[in-house]
Amino acid sequence: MTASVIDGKATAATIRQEVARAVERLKAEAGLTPGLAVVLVGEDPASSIYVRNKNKQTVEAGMASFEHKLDEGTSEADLLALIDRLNADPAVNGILVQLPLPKQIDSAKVLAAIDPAKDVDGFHVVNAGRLATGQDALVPCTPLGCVILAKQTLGDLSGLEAVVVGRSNIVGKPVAQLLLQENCTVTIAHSRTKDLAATCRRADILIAAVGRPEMIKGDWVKPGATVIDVGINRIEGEGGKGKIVGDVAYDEAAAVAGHITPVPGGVGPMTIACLLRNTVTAAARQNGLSSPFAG
Ligand SMILES: Nc1nc2c(c(=O)[nH]1)N[C@@H](CN(C=O)c1ccc(C(=O)N[C@@H](CCC(=O)O)C(=O)O)cc1)CN2
Ligand SMILES: [Mg+2]
Repeated sequence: MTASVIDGKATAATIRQEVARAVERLKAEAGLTPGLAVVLVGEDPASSIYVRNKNKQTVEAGMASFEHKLDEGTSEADLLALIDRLNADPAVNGILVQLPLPKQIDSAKVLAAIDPAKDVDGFHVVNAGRLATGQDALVPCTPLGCVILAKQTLGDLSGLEAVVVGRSNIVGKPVAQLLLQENCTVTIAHSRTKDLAATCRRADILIAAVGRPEMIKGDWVKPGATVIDVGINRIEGEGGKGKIVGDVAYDEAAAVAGHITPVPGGVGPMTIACLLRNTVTAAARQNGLSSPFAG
């Protein structure tokens, strides 16, 4: 069997078009232009590219983009003061602090300072709690992207066995909550799971979010399964050139799976598309309207 490739780049482009149409309607019907503030501390090269892409795609979707670039040595107090100002600014509907932050700053403290109504990353404990209890929440972007791709590929997910490898607060746990909402039987596996290979082999939907290059092997995949790879690992390729690989050994897994996301071009592009979606949802809800997006 050779898996069919799930094209996250194409789906992300479709979502961005839906976002642009929703923005047009909000402008015409409610006189509202959603605004996103993105905060970058330091000059990490990958983070700088992600922030540049976020700003570009925000503007392309017809929204207002506010970019805040702070020095690597910025104090926690100064960052918290900026967040206070953004919380109070009515032109800002969404606030995102790019992670990782430099070591002098406590990320948990910073994420807790963001107004949950503007928390378009969905990392605030209020949004995590709302997601876990089935209330309207702002849902973390990468997990949302994974589940959109799974539903697009498989249709109704009800009753399927989903195995999530990785238990982080920003991917593993929220993606498990979303799959549970879709009526999957969900297992969260991690470094202490006794027989990880056998656990993965049970999965109709296998989500890899461990951050270890090519850790999940082809013989860990059930024939015909849908494999969604969240990993973005930079490794040395042939001739000393850098390349990006996922958490799944792609060629081996693609020989067994029914459907698989590539890296790059799978889950990655969905992250920013879902961020734009969340910004529109946040703007609508802050103005007493419901989210224009289904699901
Ligand atoms: N505050 C946040 N920080 C971080 C998040 C996040 O969701 N919120 N996620 C990642 C980085 N990230 C967005 O911020 C992100 C990662 C990857 C991609 C993407 O499009 N990846 C491409 C490959 C890009 C490349 O060549 O490097 C792909 O997979 O095709 C977009 C956004 C950590 N920080
Ligand atoms: Mg992410």
